[in-house]
Amino acid sequence: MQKLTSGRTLYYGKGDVLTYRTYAAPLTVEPIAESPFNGNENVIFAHNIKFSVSGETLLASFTEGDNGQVVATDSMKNFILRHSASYEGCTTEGLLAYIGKRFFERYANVTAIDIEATRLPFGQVLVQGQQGYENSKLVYRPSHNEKAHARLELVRGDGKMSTASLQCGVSDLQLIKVSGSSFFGFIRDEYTTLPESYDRPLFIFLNINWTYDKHADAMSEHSYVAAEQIRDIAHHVFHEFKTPSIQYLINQIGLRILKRFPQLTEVFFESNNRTWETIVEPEGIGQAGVYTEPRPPYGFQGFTMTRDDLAEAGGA
Ligand SMILES: O=c1[nH]c(=O)c2[nH]c(=O)[nH]c2[nH]1
Repeated sequence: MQKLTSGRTLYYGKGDVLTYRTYAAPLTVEPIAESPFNGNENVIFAHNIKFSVSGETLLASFTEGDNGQVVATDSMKNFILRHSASYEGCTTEGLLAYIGKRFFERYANVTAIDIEATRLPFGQVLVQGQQGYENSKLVYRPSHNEKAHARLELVRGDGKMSTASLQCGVSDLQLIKVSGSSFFGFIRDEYTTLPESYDRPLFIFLNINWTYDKHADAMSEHSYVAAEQIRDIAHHVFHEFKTPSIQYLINQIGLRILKRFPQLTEVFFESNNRTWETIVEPEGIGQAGVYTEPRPPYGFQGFTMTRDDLAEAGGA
């Protein structure tokens, strides 16, 4: 968040603003090899939004109890809900930019806005139609799988509005690969109890974040990167590669994302190792095994990748 001239930081806002917008404009994207996703009808365009503002004129509300320049957070909630209705676009990023810009226009004393949203996913149910089962266009159910999110920071300086940062991501991908993952060759010393594994049931939790070279690319359907496509790349690469570690797996996913989407400059991963604990070892690949939930604690990885990493790997 923007610093005041005194070097201080202040902000206030509203969280958990739940907006269930119906019939937003449909999104269409260019399909990629790893994903059948080509768009979203956006019949339910629902978000959990967090919104905060900053500005010099708001300091008096903290230091003097003077609310003369304060937009009540209750009004912010109403503003977000009303403008979710008037938004004519089709993406989370576009919605955030729209609400932010409209707020700047309405409240001249606000000089910085931080707005983020998690998309609340709903999936269509299957119903019998003329040619067999088809997706209902009326009945949906909430999905408890991964969720897309975006965060946008807008600033106003010299009367002009600009984007200070835009981060996009998908979180809580949970994937289990039953065979084709190993973990061996690590340091063995007096602290090592973990046996080497040549075929483990690798269960990962994964968050993937990405940034665009040009913020404008996130606002255009031609260059927009859908979270569903990033998710599908992760699915595909996990399926495709025999992985010696989660570290190597996320590197491969990152290279593929950067290769597919030249408009992105950086990809950032956070992963968790939730590999099932083996109770009955299978006799061979494709044979029966029995596993149970791993005991805490869990392992995790963090990794940032840029276009230079792709070039180094010979991918661009
Ligand atoms: O993919 C893994 N990476 C590690 O660094 C690690 N450490 C560990 O105990 N299991 C695993 N698995």
